[in-house]
Amino acid sequence: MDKGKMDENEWGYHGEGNKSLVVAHAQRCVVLRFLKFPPNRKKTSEEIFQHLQNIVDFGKNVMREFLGENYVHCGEVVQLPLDFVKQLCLKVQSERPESRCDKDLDTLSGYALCLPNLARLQTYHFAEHRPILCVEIKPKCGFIPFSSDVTHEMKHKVCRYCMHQHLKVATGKWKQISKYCPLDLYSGNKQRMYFALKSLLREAQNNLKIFKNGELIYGCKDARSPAADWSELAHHLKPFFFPSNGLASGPHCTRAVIRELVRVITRVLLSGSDKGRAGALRLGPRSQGPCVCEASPFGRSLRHQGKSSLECSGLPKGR
Ligand SMILES: O=P(O)(O)O[C@@H]1[C@@H](OP(=O)(O)O)[C@H](OP(=O)(O)O)[C@H](O)[C@H](OP(=O)(O)O)[C@H]1OP(=O)(O)O
Ligand SMILES: Nc1ncnc2c1ncn2[C@@H]1O[C@H](COP(=O)(O)OP(=O)(O)OP(=O)(O)O)[C@@H](O)[C@H]1O
Repeated sequence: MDKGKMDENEWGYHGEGNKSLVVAHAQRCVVLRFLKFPPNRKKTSEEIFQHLQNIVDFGKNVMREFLGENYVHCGEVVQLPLDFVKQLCLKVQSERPESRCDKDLDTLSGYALCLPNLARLQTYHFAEHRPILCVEIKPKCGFIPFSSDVTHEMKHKVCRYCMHQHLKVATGKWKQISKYCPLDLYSGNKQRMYFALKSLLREAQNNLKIFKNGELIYGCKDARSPAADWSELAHHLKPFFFPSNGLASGPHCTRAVIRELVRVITRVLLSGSDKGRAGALRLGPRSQGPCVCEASPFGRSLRHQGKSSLECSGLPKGR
């Protein structure tokens, strides 16, 4: 990247969380990740540089150790012209969800993280002519603590995500409680994973986004955004799953596409093809806490369907 010739018109808003805002280059597969702060929070340029450098070092020294280097992109800290950052900040402001505007992008230090754009990452050469699909899942914490230091009885039965759902709906962060539970997604059991992914698709909140060629085609910016639409998603995905069935449409087709999508994601999450540490971790020692969250509606849904037990997943019991 030629930092001397930065043009804000070549960059567009990509997304943001609680701590950073990300812009993507229109042509090249790179993003810039800027830190954001509440107004009046004064940070020196040196502090900002150090904060970003810590993120890079954490990726290199901790995340890579756990997940293997093929799965962690640490990025690098770059220094950008202040004029470019200020113009960019003005340019993206109108695209930011209202609920995120309590913090401002740092336009004073000129530092940002430069990373590959994972929503457009080309991993297989043979697929060059095909659209690139990216599924982003923020799965959240997938265990229930067993430590006796946790004294509230409920915290030994219900996971943090499911408890927070009630808080989030009560405070208006989201409109509806999600049926997703991280323990179901991490269970390794196909039925539970299928239920978790379908629930994520029903109520994406900030836990699921789907991109096609770097463009967000499914997701939710905040409680004020319109509900994400399955038929629109199915329209985007149909050519992937049913390339020769050009004419079929309607609710039946939508359901078939969504089913296929959930199947593919489940298969990818369960695939043992990675030889890195991620695979090794999966076979690591069993966690000691409960492996089912009492708030997950999965059990109830099985009973509703008249089934009393899970089909065998082929994985060790309790995982
Ligand atoms: O506390 P949680 O579980 O609600 O997680 C926060 C996230 O909220 P979520 O529940 O995913 O909507 C929250 O997510 P959002 O930015 O709101 O999408 C942040 O990830 C926050 O981390 P940090 O304070 O920015 O480092 C997260 O806070 P920490 O868990 O890192 O303290
Ligand atoms: N390297 C990347 N490639 C493509 N998209 C990215 C990349 N990094 C971040 N994003 C997008 O930008 C969004 C915000 O980034 P991120 O989640 O890192 O923000 P954050 O504020 O640091 O997180 P948190 O919400 O946990 O505080 C992500 O949800 C993702 O869609």
